[in-house]
Amino acid sequence: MSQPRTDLAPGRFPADFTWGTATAAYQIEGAVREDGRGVSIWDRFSHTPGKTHNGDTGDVACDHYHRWQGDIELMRRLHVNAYRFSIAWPRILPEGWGRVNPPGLDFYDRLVDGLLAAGITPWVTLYHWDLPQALEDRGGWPNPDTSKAFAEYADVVTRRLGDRVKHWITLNEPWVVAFLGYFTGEHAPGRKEPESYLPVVHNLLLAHGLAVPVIRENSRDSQVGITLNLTHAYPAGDSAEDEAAAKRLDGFMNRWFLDPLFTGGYPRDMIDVFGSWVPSFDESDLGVIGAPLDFLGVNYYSPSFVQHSEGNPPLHVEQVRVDGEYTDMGWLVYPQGLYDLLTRLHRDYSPAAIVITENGAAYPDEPPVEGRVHDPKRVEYYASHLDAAQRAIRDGVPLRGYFAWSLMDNFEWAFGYSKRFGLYYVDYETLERTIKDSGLWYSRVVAEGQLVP
Ligand SMILES: OC[C@H]1NNC[C@@H](O)[C@@H]1O
Ligand SMILES: [Ca+2]
Repeated sequence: MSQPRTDLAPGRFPADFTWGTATAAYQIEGAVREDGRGVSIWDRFSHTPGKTHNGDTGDVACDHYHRWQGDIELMRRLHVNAYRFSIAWPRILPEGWGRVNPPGLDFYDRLVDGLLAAGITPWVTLYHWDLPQALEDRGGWPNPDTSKAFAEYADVVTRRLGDRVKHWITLNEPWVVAFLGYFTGEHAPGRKEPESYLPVVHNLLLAHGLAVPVIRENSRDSQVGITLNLTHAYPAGDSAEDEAAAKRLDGFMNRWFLDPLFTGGYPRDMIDVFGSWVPSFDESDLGVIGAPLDFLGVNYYSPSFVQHSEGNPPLHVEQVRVDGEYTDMGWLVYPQGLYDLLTRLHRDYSPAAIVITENGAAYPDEPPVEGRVHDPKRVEYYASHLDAAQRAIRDGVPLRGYFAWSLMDNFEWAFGYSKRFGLYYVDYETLERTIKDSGLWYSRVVAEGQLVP
């Protein structure tokens, strides 16, 4: 069990803490038709009129595919010792399975070697939403064959990179993939099929579980985990109804994923809430899904304040907008939510380790003036959330690392390029990267291993 770190002075992090920054393939790479890359559901979706802000697509994005060496220099300037990125499944298996595309593997091979040469540890996310369109055409995530195809993809990638990459994240945010992709249709593939939501969740978790042993076989002595977007649900009022509503939202957003991954099955109370939506599946699936993990990746941005609702079946909850600071995404700035989430995870699920695989904020940054981008609100967001993380470590949470989202401004999905999360500002005309004040600040925190003014 992890012990309280009362030896740590306020604001100071453990000497062996992983300090990183994070990105994802479709959001930064561009070069969508280069070197044999296949089509992904995000290529199809972003090119569908009306789906993304301004009709923005990832066709060019930050052109990281051609600028990756310079981007490694940006990371070195931040002094980070780790970098979390995702591999584009369609670069590796253009049809989703079967035929391997060697130039796709070669790109990531060179990137990994470049990172290692720079003293930066690669953390690889296998799935960050860019499903090959060919698999979507065969049913997509509602089709359990997709889970098997994912394990095949994991095998191809880890056979090639598993000797040098020792930190693997199977999926990024399965809740977002399933709920926005197949329930609301806000994300690719843009399907509005409520009855598909829980089967998609199940097949994503199954994909994860099938991939874990494959990764361990091909990448000996590696750390394997999954990244979940998690919130902390607070009752908006002190009524029993609001308490129960917060518990249902917690079940919907958090426990429906954490329980099968860490406790062997879906949460009973939510099975009753979801009723006929719960798919039938082989009990043996739960043993696959519950494969032991070395860490839990947590993406935290904001908490939820929840009240009971007579409407909105079957959850009967609604989120309440409380007073406070909000980011450009309309997300409440509430660092105590990170502390409460981390301590809850440690108490209720006791993962071997926790890694914050994403935390950060979007603000409407102005273009650089004399090479500077002043983003005091983003500095404040990072400072307050890192302070919350440090307090959690002091209180015994086995938090081993932190990845700032994001290295640079990039394609923010349906918001296109209208939301800027980067520690570096990207001019989308010239693709020039300019470090923001938050990047300068973060580089000092990382170099000193403690919060700085
Ligand atoms: O919305 C900010 C980030 N959230 N998690 C997944 C990432 O792909 C997003 O850019
Ligand atoms: Ca092998």
